[in-house]
Amino acid sequence: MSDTIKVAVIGAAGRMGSQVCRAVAEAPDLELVATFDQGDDLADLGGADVVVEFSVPDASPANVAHCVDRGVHVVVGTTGWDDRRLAAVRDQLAERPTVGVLIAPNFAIGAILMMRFAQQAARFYESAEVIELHHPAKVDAPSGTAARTAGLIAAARAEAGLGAVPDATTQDPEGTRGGRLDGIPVHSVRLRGLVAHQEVLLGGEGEMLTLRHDSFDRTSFMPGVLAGVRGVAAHPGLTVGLEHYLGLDD
Ligand SMILES: NC(=O)C1=CN([C@@H]2O[C@H](COP(=O)(O)OP(=O)(O)OC[C@H]3O[C@@H](n4cnc5c(N)ncnc54)[C@H](O)[C@@H]3O)[C@@H](O)[C@H]2O)C=CC1
Ligand SMILES: O=C(O)C1=N[C@H](C(=O)O)C[C@H](O)C1
Repeated sequence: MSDTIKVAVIGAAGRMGSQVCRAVAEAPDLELVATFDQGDDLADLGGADVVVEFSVPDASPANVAHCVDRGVHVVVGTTGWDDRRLAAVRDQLAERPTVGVLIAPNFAIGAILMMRFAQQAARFYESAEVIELHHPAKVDAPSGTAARTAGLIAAARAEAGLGAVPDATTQDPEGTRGGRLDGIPVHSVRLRGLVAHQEVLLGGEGEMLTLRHDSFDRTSFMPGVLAGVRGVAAHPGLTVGLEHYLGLDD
């Protein structure tokens, strides 16, 4: 790879993709060489060294597979990556050991820290619930960030020997108690005026700790995306979560 990193963007016409195109074009060490959206032939990816992928959950795995197949590193922000989909990427990367794929549920530094703080605090509290709040054009619920947060909290609780969260509810015909991810109640709000927000509520005897993060603008994700683009070649294999590029490993 030369000093300038050649970048292509998939999902370039979307809210995130268009913002990424601007951020890449403005970065002196990056060159935007190609943009793709639904229906475009990805072909040789415009000769990119790194592809940034922000599309839709149903399309993202095939787009990523196309990049890996051609030996191109990928930075993925699209949600919907369950264990089965992640395993398929790992299998494909076993045949391409020099290629890096970063899949990050959230690129905003504050959201990454919120998830880490929730993971650290979870073992001290009997109760835990996650409330994610987003713009009404979001197609998936719960958010990828909420799913990851719930998974981290659940793992920390299990390690600490905590049982199920206390909840006496026996009647909830309308599902107003929200969904449960790994046993953690998760509530999704869709509201005009919002961008991306999350609260983690941790409750104990006589106290509550609230962790809250707000993305007021999609520019909040750009430093993280660019850090991913600059770092992905040095992290071969599959990495889930930008924290592993930021010295925030366990
Ligand atoms: N990791 C993070 O920090 C963030 C992740 N996201 C996630 O990124 C994804 C995109 O979000 P938005 O930009 O708000 O959505 P959007 O709906 O504005 O953009 C998605 C774009 O993907 C395109 N697309 C659909 N199918 C495609 C295909 N097969 N190939 C290429 N492009 C295709 C659409 O035409 C559209 O332009 C969502 O999964 C969202 O949850 C959003 C914000 C931050
Ligand atoms: O769709 C969005 O907007 C966002 N999606 C990601 C998610 O589902 O967690 C990240 C952020 O919350 C914005």
